Order: sequence, then structure tokens, then C-alpha cells
Amino acid sequence: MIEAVVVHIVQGNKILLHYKKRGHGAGKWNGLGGKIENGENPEECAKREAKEEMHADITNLKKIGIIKFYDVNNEDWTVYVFRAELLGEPEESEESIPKWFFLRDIPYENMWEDDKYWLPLVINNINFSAEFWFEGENMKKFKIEAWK
Ligand SMILES: Nc1nc2c([nH]c(=O)n2[C@H]2C[C@H](O)[C@@H](COP(=O)(O)OP(=O)(O)OP(=O)(O)O)O2)c(=O)[nH]1
Repeated sequence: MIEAVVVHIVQGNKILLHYKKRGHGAGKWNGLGGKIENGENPEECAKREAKEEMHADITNLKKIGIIKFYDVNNEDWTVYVFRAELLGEPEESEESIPKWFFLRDIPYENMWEDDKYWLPLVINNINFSAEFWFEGENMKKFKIEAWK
């Protein structure tokens, strides 16, 4: 099982998304994040990824969800989902391009297929746990449990 984090920054009526240039999920918009490295906890990973991916820091991390993805290109992932606040100005990096979107204009058609089911929960501060079953990069079935 690969462990990773995804962090979403929501300010007012906007959300900061990142266009991923390479690796897993290249060509899609996503929160910032990546794989947890040896010896790191999810919060430490989130802060390191923020620096690497957009050359800015994050603070006030709040864990909102946990997601299991089964059989995405033959791999299983556990992803910890956070909300956080931004310190400084996000910049383009080798990994991605940051961009603010109005909440009513989230580009779900250019994101992972599962995101439309759980990103609204993140935006509304609703805790959740979810499981998504894939075949390649196509979602086949899912289960979500949410609580306030
Ligand atoms: N929103 C969303 N994020 C996902 C899904 N599946 C999935 O792995 N992710 C996230 C978890 C990670 O933050 C990120 C993939 O990790 P990564 O960016 O380190 O992958 P990579 O192949 O580029 O790895 P690396 O070489 O840079 O270590 O994508 C999904 O279905 N929706």
C-alpha cells in the first residue's frame, strides 16, 4: 500500500489547485501532495510537499478525510486528505502549476474521476472516509462515509 497526502487550500470563494506536469496523475488538476517518505508523518509530508511543489508554506493543517484507492494501475493507495492555510505566494515548480479557481468553476472534468464525490466534503469541512475501486485510471465503484 502506497501512502500519500493531498492538501486543499480554500480561501473565501476560491480554491488553489495545481496542474500536475509529471508522474502519477500528470495532466490533471489536483490539490498539492505526494507520497509519504520514510520516517515522515502525514503532516510533515504535507508541509514538505507544499515547499517543493509551490515554494510556499502551509499552516493550520486539519485532517478531513482518508481515502483508499484500489487497483489504480495495479497499485493500492491510502491518501490522507487535509485542509490548510497558505503562507506566501504559490509559484510554479518542476512538478506543477498553481492556479486559483472559483468554487463554482472547479474543473472536475480534468481531475481524477473520484474527486467530484469527496472534494465538496473538504470544501464544507465535513469529515469522511472513502474507498474507490479502479481499473487502470477508470473508477469502477465507490463507498463514502461522512460525518460532521
Ligand atoms: N485528488 C486525487 N488525488 C489522488 C488520487 N489518486 C492519487 O494517487 N492521488 C494523489 C496522491 C498523491 O498526492 C499524488 C500522487 O503522488 P506523487 O505526486 O508523489 O506521485 P509521483 O508519481 O509524481 O511520485 P514521485 O515520483 O514524485 O514520488 O496523487 C485521486 O484519485 N484523486
